[in-house]
Amino acid sequence: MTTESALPLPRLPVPDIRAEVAFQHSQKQNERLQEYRLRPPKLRLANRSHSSTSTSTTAHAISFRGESDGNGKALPELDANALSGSYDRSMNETYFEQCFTRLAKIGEGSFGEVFKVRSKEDGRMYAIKMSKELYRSEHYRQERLEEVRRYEQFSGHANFVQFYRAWEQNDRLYMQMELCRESLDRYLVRRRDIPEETIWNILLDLLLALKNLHDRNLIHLDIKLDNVLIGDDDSCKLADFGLVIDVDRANRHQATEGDSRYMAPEILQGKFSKAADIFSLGVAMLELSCFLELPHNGPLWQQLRSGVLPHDFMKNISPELETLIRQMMSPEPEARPTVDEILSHKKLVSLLERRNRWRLIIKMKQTIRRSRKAAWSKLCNWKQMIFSFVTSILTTFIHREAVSNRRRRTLDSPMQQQGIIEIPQSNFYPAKITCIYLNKAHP
Ligand SMILES: Nc1ncnc2c1ncn2[C@@H]1O[C@H](COP(=O)(O)OP(=O)(O)OP(=O)(O)O)[C@@H](O)[C@H]1O
Ligand SMILES: [Mg+2]
Repeated sequence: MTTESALPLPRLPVPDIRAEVAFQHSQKQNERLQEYRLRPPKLRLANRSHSSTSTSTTAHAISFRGESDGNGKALPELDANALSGSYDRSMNETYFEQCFTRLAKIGEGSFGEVFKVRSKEDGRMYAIKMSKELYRSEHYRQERLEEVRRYEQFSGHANFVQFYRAWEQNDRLYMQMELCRESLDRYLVRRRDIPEETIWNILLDLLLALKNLHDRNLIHLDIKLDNVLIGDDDSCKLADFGLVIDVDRANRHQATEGDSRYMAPEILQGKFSKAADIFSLGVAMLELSCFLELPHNGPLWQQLRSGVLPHDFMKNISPELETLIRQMMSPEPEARPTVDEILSHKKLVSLLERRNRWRLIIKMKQTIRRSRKAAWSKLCNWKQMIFSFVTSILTTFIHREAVSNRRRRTLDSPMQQQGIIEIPQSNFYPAKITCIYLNKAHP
């Protein structure tokens, strides 16, 4: 739900207290295993200006790099030359279509569709997030561009998704990013029972990412398993900066609430703080540890925000992790630990120390894995090129053979009398090929 400074703060629907009391832990619904679950629609500002905005039909790059003021107001310089050299502006196809091969759709959220693509420029795989809706106002466009600013700001940190470039064309925003293996949500559905050691490691990754945000006075506001991606190096990366906002701006009623399943209770009163991210992270850890189907509203929703976490949920996790999750999910924001306090937990300190000790070896393993992937990708490109080359030579050869065989025969059929020759279908000619035979002997 989006608000503006002049408006009273709209509220989320009050959770439905008539819903069934039965807890749904331990069994996630089977539909979770199906393709993308429908996500709750984001509530949008009712009286937003609808003055249309129209970006060029030619693609142009978007970048905030090098911009000094960090207040998110100014729009970036649009650098028309920052896009790939293979882009031909005179063609009808978009930059996306010209420069990438779309391989599959790998995700969808409320704002964007994400595709797995191969770049025609370097042959490497990427993820491209394309905004679902056309820009309907300059305000909407600026909201989308804000995500580019954040991706650029945090790209390069091991626990954020690597960002390459963004551009807009035909009133849509495109973002080219590192291709991650899968989201944590999908990982949970696939694995179900995640070892506690892995959960601590995931928590550490997300705390390191969150520390980066919170140290800059920014809040994410949409922390959930869907927005955590697993990279090639097995580390967890925080993604989706669509709602990231400065704490002060958030409390001037400009923030947008995230998914209600992970939302801290005080958000309903319009209180946005770093502690809201801690609450959402606590819920995500609870979901991971208990394979719990999180409610969008209802009695369980209320209970999870009242400080009473049913013991049933926690029976398979260690008291250490249970205590930490309870603290992170305290109803009062002031009672929740900060990122730094959680990072000083002895379990996390020892994990971090262990990581630092093994850093060199982990780096080497990553480099080997990356170069192996790059080599394989190059090999695939070569294989594809050789295959296309051989096929085209064979096709030309067989075509010429067929034509010269026909030439040698007497022209006796009525079609041949007219100079038209039919080449029979063969394994090499999947479609019937009819070619005009220019018979010099025949006028
Ligand atoms: N770089 C990536 N690599 C692999 N998958 C990705 C990548 N980026 C996004 N995805 C997939 O696409 C989904 C949607 O992406 P994202 O969360 O950025 O979109 P959104 O429209 O902003 O979502 P939301 O509804 O959370 O606001 C993610 O949950 C994830 O599964
Ligand atoms: Mg998302």
